[in-house]
Amino acid sequence: MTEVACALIEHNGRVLVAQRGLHKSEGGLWEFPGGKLEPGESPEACIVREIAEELSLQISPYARLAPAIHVYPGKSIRLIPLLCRLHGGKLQLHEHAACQWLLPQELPALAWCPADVPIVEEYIRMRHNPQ
Ligand SMILES: Nc1nc2c([nH]c(=O)n2[C@H]2C[C@H](O)[C@@H](COP(=O)(O)OP(=O)(O)OP(=O)(O)O)O2)c(=O)[nH]1
Repeated sequence: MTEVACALIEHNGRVLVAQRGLHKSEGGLWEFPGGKLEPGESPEACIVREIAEELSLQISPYARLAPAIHVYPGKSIRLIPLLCRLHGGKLQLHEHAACQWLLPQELPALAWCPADVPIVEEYIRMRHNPQ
């Protein structure tokens, strides 16, 4: 099982979503940006590294949502979502085809990577029923 961390980066009530590069696996589908954990790496360390590499943003993860396990043809992933605060940087796309800042209620309209669907649902529930 491949462990993947993904970031739900919030800013001004919106969350950052990114479109996978067209020639990658799940190309053209939308995701929460992130990537695979390196051996011995925590999800928190992984997501800080990946978001700096892919988007030139500085973030700090502060909570985890429920991981989603998904079986793709030929591979299984465990996708670990992390709620993150944005600290700085100037957004640049080094790997993605596009990105946008969306309100929670705008998320369901996107063509998501299948593994993300339960995460989107949990996030919308959480933001509609804040603690
Ligand atoms: N970063 C990220 N990856 C996701 C999400 N949802 C989802 O199914 N994935 C999948 C796509 C990839 O198979 C894997 C993450 O791989 P990656 O982005 O680090 O690297 P990659 O495209 O080079 O991986 P590969 O599948 O081509 O081997 O997890 C998501 O929300 N964020």
